[in-house]
Amino acid sequence: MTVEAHEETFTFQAEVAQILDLMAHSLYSNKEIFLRELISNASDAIDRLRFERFSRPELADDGERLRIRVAFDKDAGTITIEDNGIGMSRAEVIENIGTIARSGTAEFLRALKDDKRADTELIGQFGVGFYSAFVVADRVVLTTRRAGLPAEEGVRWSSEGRGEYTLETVERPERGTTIVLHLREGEQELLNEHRLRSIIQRYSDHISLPIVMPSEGQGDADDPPTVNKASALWTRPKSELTEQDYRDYYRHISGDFTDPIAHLHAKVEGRYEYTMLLFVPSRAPYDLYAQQPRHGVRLHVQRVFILEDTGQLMPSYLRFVRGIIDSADLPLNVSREMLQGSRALDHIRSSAVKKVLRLLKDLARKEPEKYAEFWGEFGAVLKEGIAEDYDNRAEIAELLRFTSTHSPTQDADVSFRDYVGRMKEGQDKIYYLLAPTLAAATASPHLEAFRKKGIEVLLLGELIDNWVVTGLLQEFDGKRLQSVAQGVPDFGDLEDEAEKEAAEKASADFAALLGKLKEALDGRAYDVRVTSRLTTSPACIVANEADTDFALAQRLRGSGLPNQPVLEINPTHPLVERLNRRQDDPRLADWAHVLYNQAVLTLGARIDDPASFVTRLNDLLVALTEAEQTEQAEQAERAGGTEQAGEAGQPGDTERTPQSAQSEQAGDAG
Ligand SMILES: Nc1ncnc2c1ncn2[C@@H]1O[C@H](COP(=O)(O)OP(=O)(O)OP(=O)(O)O)[C@@H](O)[C@H]1O
Repeated sequence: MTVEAHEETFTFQAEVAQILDLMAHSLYSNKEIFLRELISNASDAIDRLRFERFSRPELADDGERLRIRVAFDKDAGTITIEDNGIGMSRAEVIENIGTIARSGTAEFLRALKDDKRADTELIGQFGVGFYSAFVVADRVVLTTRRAGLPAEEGVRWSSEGRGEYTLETVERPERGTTIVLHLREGEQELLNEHRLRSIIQRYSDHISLPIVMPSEGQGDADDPPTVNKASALWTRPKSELTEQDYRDYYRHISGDFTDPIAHLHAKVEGRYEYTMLLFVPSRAPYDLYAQQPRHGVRLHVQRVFILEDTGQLMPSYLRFVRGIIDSADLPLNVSREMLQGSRALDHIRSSAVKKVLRLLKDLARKEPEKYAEFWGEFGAVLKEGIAEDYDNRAEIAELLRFTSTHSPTQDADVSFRDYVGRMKEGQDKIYYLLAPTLAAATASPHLEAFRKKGIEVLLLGELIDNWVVTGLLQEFDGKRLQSVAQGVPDFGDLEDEAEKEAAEKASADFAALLGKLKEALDGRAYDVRVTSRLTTSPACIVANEADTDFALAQRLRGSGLPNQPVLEINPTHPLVERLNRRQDDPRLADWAHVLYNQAVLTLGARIDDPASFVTRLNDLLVALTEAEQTEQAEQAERAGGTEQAGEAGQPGDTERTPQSAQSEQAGDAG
């Protein structure tokens, strides 16, 4: 029976057309990867058929050997890739191959733009593999029929890779998909048995299904020979596998063209039997922070692909791990729903997580440079584990890296373990500073006294760091984590008697000023107090002890301040000393606001009324200038001669520091 050809022409969506154009004109390196991509799709299609068979008896095994077939025809100038997998319906062809740009399309185009190499290597990562056919072909014809549909519902898709494609209903007795590539002028060298065989072996050896290829001129009369190894890589003994085998397999499942940074291959026997082959990539995928990032571990049952992970196999904080887990204990017809609460799966997942954490720990110990690379890509994601994975919190904490006041660069290279190992004698806390950015943390006045005393402080500049601190319940290895921007600084045994006495005396000496400043700030500051944490800055803001630092950092990203901001002033700073001497200064309120607002700014926070801050600051500067002019005039008058007046015209005497000179002049400004 023939079917009525029902041919329609469709236009590609703009982004798809753009990709096709790029494929045809710009991508030159490694052209042969088109075969890897099409074979990979064929292999996925057969996996999906096997999986659907469990739930759809009408698709039951008909005894036909599942395989991928590659053939070429020198005279016609074509290469054919065929599979007897799940196939596609008309609607699926429209959705998958053409009209609608798939989710990775836009990212692919962006990546190509960023990556000047315009590399075919990028194709696999973005789910646009099919289009790579147009790197070597100027016409592609795909004929397919979905398993379970009648023969007359076959579909033929055909395109020259320009703006449009045609779709036609055809009769196709066998299920599955056939793709015929009409090679471009100049690509004829691919029409060679030896060449195709070596491409398949190079890129697709690990495909667990047989890839068959008839010898030249032989057709399919005889059973065509299998070109690849055709056994699931993870079932083979480790001793037989080379690093290259693992790398190729990683590329196959991840689409990533860079080599993985580490992998683990383990066969576990005992109460449950399973094999895992897991990889840690060296580069973050484009969707690592997407709303629904891909999880990269596939579940197999007795070597049959069952499903892609949506969080059952790897927790979210390890979503960058790629690989497969093959269980011998789950039923072949297992569904996503059945996996929830499956004891076997719980066991496998927990063991896989522990193994990955151990792999990372070993990497950190044995290859710190590689670990630093890993940390740069995935550190922020791994930190999520502190909040997400209660059971493994201690192990994850060991893997974290931070920048600290002891770090020579801005690189995060300090672990909690390093920190604890070099704590000063008498130090019993791990000090940290949360700030909106690393730059804000590095320059923060809160660090001044710690720097002076040589006490290391961890600088936490990422949003997720709030969770790390609270998730660790303020403790690592029995040492309390203490924010340097909260409460009264407690240096414990690191403060000597003289310092303690000085602090007490300052509190008493400044008591009256503190009250006045607080009043002038009119409720803006929850409290005003004297501090010993500052050495060079006049003031800073900290969160009250009862407030949480977590809230502080969160708010820093919004409008800015903790709920209970405390203004702390440095009693040894010339400006503060002068204010204490001249508490009757009519501009005391201006000084209070300027001190407060500059402290707000150093937090990286916003000030409520920037215009009034600037006015107050300028008023003080003007007063200061006027006072300086008056002083110069008076000096000139006193000296009474041109010569002396000239000398007096040079401000500041040589023994005064610029800062003290400024403060004295400021003093006169009042
Ligand atoms: N041989 C095939 N049989 C059945 N469906 C196919 C076949 N080839 C492609 N498809 C369908 O077309 C879709 C698009 O394929 P394409 O290679 O562009 O991306 P992908 O395979 O989804 O992503 P990736 O390349 O990252 O695996 C596939 O997801 C699949 O649904």
